[in-house]
Amino acid sequence: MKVTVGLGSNLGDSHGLLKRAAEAVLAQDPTARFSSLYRTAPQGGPPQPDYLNAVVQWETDWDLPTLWAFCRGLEAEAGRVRTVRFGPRTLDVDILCYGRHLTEKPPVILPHPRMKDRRFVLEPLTEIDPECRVPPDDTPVLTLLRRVLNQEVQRLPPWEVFPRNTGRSSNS
Ligand SMILES: Nc1ncnc2c1ncn2[C@@H]1O[C@H](COP(=O)(O)OP(=O)(O)OP(=O)(O)O)[C@@H](O)[C@H]1O
Ligand SMILES: Nc1nc2c(c(=O)[nH]1)N=C(CO)CN2
Repeated sequence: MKVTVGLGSNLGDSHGLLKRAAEAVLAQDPTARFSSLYRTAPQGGPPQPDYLNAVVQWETDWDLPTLWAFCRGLEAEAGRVRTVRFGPRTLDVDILCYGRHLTEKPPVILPHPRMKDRRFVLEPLTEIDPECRVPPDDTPVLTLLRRVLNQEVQRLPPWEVFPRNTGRSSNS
């Protein structure tokens, strides 16, 4: 099953926290594909610092509860404390898609209910999987991205942790 996960951080050592999360994903699948890091303007919530965001895809045979527990574990390791909704956080790990699986049953809604409105998700996703179509109606990610180009994101230079594993060109 192909899984797509969004990573975000705007509290603490965001770069280091994302790097550690990325290493945990790579320990599961050394061929995991990572987008670049993006510096992104906060969407919603109280006034807060810019985020660093990225998207990663990998193949897994985990069931959804196991993937969910893994993602929650990454947040816990980063010392995530839940306070304000959409507020600043050390690490946010959102399951965006789990194959073409659809569910509205908590704790995981799939596809992620807000991914289609978020350039900080769609732009890195386009970078690693430009042919991606988002269920349930299979809208091309590029179509979704075109609708949110007013949101501010800035692609950063390749992460030094993944010199051979950043972006599409090194994985296609
Ligand atoms: N696909 C999903 N991935 C991650 N969390 C999800 C998903 N669908 C629903 N949730 C639920 O969202 C709840 C709130 O998560 P969290 O505190 O990370 O929200 P948030 O980061 O403020 O907002 P957002 O979910 O929009 O990124 C979680 O407890 C979880 O049950
Ligand atoms: N730019 C940006 N904005 C956000 C983000 C995020 O990861 N990046 N996450 C949020 C809640 O999940 C709310 N707003």
